Amino acid sequence: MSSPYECKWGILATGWIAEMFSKDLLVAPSSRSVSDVKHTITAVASSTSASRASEFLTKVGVPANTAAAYGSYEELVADPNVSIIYVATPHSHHYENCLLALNAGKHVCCEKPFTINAAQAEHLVEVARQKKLFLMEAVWIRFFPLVIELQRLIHEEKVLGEIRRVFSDFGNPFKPDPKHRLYNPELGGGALLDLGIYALTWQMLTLYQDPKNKATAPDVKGSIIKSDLTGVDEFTTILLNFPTARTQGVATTNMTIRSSPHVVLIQGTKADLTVDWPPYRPESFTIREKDDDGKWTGKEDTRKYEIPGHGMFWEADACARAIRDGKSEEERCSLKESILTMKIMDKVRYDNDFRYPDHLESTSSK
Ligand SMILES: NC(=O)C1=CN([C@@H]2O[C@H](COP(=O)(O)OP(=O)(O)OC[C@H]3O[C@@H](n4cnc5c(N)ncnc54)[C@H](OP(=O)(O)O)[C@@H]3O)[C@@H](O)[C@H]2O)C=CC1
Ligand SMILES: O=C1OC[C@@H](O)[C@H](O)[C@H]1O
Repeated sequence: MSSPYECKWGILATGWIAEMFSKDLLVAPSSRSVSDVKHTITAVASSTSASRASEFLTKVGVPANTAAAYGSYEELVADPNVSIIYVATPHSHHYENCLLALNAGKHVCCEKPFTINAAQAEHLVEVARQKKLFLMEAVWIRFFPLVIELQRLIHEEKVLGEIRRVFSDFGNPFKPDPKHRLYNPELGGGALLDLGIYALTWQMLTLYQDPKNKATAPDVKGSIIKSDLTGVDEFTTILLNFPTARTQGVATTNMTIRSSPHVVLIQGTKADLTVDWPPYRPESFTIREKDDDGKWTGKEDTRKYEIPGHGMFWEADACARAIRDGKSEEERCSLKESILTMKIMDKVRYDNDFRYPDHLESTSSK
């Protein structure tokens, strides 16, 4: 048996998700039956200080003296020991940080949302293609075994019959605080970009990727209620009509109240499928059968999927394999779908007169 491909990660930022992701990189691949790739954290950078980067390495459990700790992102992307940069800064900084890494010749895996708007995402893709580098938005749920199996069941096995309608929601209460990244427009705050992107991803995974849809972009209408504290979107509802498949989706998000226990409802002619909370880290779903008259038969099938860690290693494995194989993108999390998702969010925001400060919406490389 050949030895596993080693993917060398540089972690850009030391906040909450950087910690979760880094801890997952250190989980033994064998615990998820993976043997073809492995992960090493070779460097981390904090824009605050090198000592914060150093403390981060200790906190996540990186073996002593195996990784460099930098006090600037510039030093991190210049490190020849790093192959791929994981960008874990607030939304406002993704575009700038990804450009920094790509321009230094590094592959990139960037936290969701990819950027502030679609124009920035398109620019990143252009730069990555020019430089022949791998680039991916870290939409981690796309790589969950639960999601892969759910898609096989509904799109290949067609256990729901014809899919007609999908409701998806991600709501979670956050204390209104103008400085918090969810409320602060300067950090790309608001429910849509942070939480709503999951509700939209479920629409992409189910209705957009339904073979009957033939990859047709949906017609989109949205409605927003803005925070009276900072003006970011506090509630957003998106209606998606898929004209080719003649199906309809409703994606909702808000940052004042938690979703109901069923966060996704996929309605088909033969059965419905509900995914249980949380929409960003799903562990179970239930299929409820209908008879030929569309009435419930009472037959239910619940499937549970254990996650041996936080669950971010599956996307990391996909990045490693793509880099090993010389690919510029990962098909389960394609750049085309990331750009389309950003375009949908742009339309909803701009139609509702919600723009971030000009310097955040800009595509000029800083
Ligand atoms: N996939 C998932 O499940 C999740 C994804 N996310 C995504 O990850 C990103 C980061 O979120 P999260 O980790 O919760 O955020 P945190 O606020 O916990 O961390 C962000 C980090 O970014 C760095 N940073 C650089 N510039 C700034 C700035 N001006 N203000 C604040 N921080 C800055 C800081 O690290 P340093 O000082 O070291 O440079 C900071 O610790 C977001 O894009 C979010 O959408 C978040 C949570 C879950
Ligand atoms: O990606 C995320 O998922 C979990 C949420 O609580 C968090 O705010 C968001 O960034």
